Amino acid sequence: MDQPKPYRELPTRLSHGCFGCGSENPHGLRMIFHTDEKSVFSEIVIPDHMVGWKNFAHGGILSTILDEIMGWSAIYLTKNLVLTKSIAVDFLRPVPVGTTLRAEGRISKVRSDREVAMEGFLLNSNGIVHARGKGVFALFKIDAAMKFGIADEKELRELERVFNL
Ligand SMILES: CCCCC/C=C\C/C=C\C/C=C\C/C=C\CCCC(=O)SCCNC(=O)CCNC(=O)[C@H](O)C(C)(C)COP(=O)(O)OP(=O)(O)OC[C@H]1O[C@@H](n2cnc3c(N)ncnc32)[C@H](O)[C@@H]1OP(=O)(O)O
Repeated sequence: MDQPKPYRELPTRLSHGCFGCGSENPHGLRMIFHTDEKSVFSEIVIPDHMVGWKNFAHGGILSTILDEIMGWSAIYLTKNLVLTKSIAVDFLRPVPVGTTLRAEGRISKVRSDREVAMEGFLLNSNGIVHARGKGVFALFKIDAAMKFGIADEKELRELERVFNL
């Protein structure tokens, strides 16, 4: 008999144009996320058109992936909406385009009810870390997010519902 999977997909397939995770952005990364409740992770193949010069992925794309995985990890694990305040990335090994990678994000430290420090990793299929990131994310309750006007009320209510924010 099949064992139940010890992880589940995050309900992030909402229709929007985010470069990192939007299903409506044909030029984006279209990342899909899973969680084991302690971390959030995503399998991704960087397409050829996101190459740096040739063969290897552009560092800006790697930074985007780390921002995205840390951002969704922060949303899911802290139950807040987020804006990235800062990120720092260490590029440890070149990342070939067209290979399967795993991005992982987790909480480093909840600094207050308005700020969390996160860390993110980009690994190859053998578990070798090719890039790692640290990020600080501002945390927003729904009402505060509404005031900032980044998403409309309908979208924010949808996020509130699917993520139990
Ligand atoms: C805003 C809510 C976010 C809504 C997001 C909605 C949908 C998104 C859903 C999902 C996101 C998807 C994926 C996540 C994955 C990937 C991450 C990618 C994310 C990004 O790619 S994101 C783009 C890059 N990143 C930015 O674009 C940030 C630009 N940077 C700023 O926008 C500011 O730097 C800020 C706001 C961080 C700090 O601003 P600051 O330093 O000026 O703050 P300060 O303390 O001076 O406060 C001034 C007034 O803001 C209020 N305030 C401040 N912080 C608050 C908090 N946490 N909660 C409630 N209220 C807050 C105070 O109460 C005061 O209000 P008042 O004036 O009324 O007193």
